[in-house]
Amino acid sequence: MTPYPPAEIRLDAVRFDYGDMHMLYDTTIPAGAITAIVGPSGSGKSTLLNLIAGFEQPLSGRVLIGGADVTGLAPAERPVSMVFQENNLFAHLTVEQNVGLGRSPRLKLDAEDHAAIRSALSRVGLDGKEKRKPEALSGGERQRVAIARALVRDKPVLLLDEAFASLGPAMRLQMLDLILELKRETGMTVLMVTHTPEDALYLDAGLVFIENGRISAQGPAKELLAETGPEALRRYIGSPPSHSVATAI
Ligand SMILES: Nc1ncnc2c1ncn2[C@@H]1O[C@H](COP(=O)(O)OP(=O)(O)OP(=O)(O)O)[C@@H](O)[C@H]1O
Repeated sequence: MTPYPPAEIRLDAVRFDYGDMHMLYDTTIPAGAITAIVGPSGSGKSTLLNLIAGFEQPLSGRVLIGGADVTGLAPAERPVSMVFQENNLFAHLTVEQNVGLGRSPRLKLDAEDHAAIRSALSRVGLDGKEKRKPEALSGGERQRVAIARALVRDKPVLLLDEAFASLGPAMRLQMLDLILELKRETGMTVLMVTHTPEDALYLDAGLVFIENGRISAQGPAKELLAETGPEALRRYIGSPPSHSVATAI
């Protein structure tokens, strides 16, 4: 895969409300790195991703990706792919068609598209399963199809919203390794919501800690998750996370 141009994500005083839940994000997510978002349930993690992807529009403020103002652009026009925890696939379409949607929403695919689809499916270890329907796949395989669809979109920013939360420990590790490889090969910017802070240590990622619609801490995961890290983050985690995901599972 060819390297992407650096895509820093900047949220410039972005405000968003859900009823009496007021969110305000002002931060820079570095280009070509993996950043994990952690925080209590309902604190605004998914909303942050949705604002970047364009599924939600800020009340005020700007979203910039790679220096370009994307506020107001539709999700399809942004240089972003997003993978959700579940329901990423259409049940009536085959694996290759589900991936093909990443190239063409109406599945008008040419030879180059088919080559990209084959290559992405091979990349995520799904050779030979192209003609299956999602019902004939395991949960991990379905998430790999979703990752393959993100790959054929060929966008420099990958947003993962608890994408691996429903997977078993071994499959989760494989997925984290795949994300690491992709980041190294392409320089893509990865922003992932996770309820497993150990993932951020395993990936040597940056960490964003969200509380009540605000970013209350941001920095290298290994610093923030150390015993000297912020008190609120330690309270949220409960006990110090292991420095190796493999020993934590
Ligand atoms: N469509 C919606 N309509 C109204 N309120 C919503 C909507 N979506 C989210 N909220 C509220 O906005 C707040 C932030 O939600 P969000 O999904 O971003 O939190 P989260 O940190 O991702 O939570 P979780 O870890 O439980 O997935 C929550 O209080 C939630 O109840």
